[in-house]
Amino acid sequence: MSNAIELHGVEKSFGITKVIQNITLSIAQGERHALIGPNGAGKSTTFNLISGYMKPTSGRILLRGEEISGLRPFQINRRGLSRSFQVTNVFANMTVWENLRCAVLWATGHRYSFWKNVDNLPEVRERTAQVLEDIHLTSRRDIPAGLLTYAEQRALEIGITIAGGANVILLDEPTAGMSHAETERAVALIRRLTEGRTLLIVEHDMSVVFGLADRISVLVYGQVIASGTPEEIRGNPKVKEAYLGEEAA
Ligand SMILES: Nc1ncnc2c1ncn2[C@@H]1O[C@H](COP(=O)(O)OP(=O)(O)OP(=O)(O)O)[C@@H](O)[C@H]1O
Repeated sequence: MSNAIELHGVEKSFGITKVIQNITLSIAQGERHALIGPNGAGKSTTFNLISGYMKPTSGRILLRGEEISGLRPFQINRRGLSRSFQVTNVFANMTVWENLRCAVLWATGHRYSFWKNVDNLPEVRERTAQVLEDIHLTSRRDIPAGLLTYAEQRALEIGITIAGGANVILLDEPTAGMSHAETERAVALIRRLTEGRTLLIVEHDMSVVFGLADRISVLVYGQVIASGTPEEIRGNPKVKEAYLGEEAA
């Protein structure tokens, strides 16, 4: 079975600054993989490269064995990869239901038929209701997304990300700005919703990373300095020196 994601010698430069330097990385299907590292290490850039929002300067990116480097985001999405963004990205004036339905419509190829009464499409209605239930927002379905609590908005965003049934999910700092209790609930939600899928997550909260990830890669100055199980990463002297310090000891 091919890996879910593979990066081979990927580099990205902005002008003369090389922010991603020769990254080679494999993420197995069904794995929950965390990408960690200090601010400015290149984590979001790596997400942008994998999801097609940026093109690599050199190197190859494969999604389940097929080369995707240079494809546009919607083409990569069509091949089964969906991502969330660091900044909350929901439509504030649309209801929770409409936000999810929009994501389902897009994923089911109905995006050019907005003149139809989309609520009459049973597969769209059922899938939207299912995702709504999965993210525990059924009781909030008819309120504008902008009126949800911050944690609920992030849950909605995860719902939008998984709505199309993608197999490979990228989440960029999904618990940023949450309280401890909200973070715990978000981790449980992410664990449940990514069951049987591949997850790549960028996250600064080490309790989230070590509680969720099967494997972790550490990015420093645009280079992967270590990749391994949580135990291996925790015990890696290079990682401790460059990033985790005594936090993980
Ligand atoms: N479009 C761009 N043009 C020029 N430089 C950029 C661009 N995007 C990112 N960079 C630079 O690339 C480097 C890596 O940024 P990136 O946002 O990927 O880091 P990060 O690890 O996600 O950081 P954080 O944890 O703070 O989100 C930084 O030095 C940043 O300033």
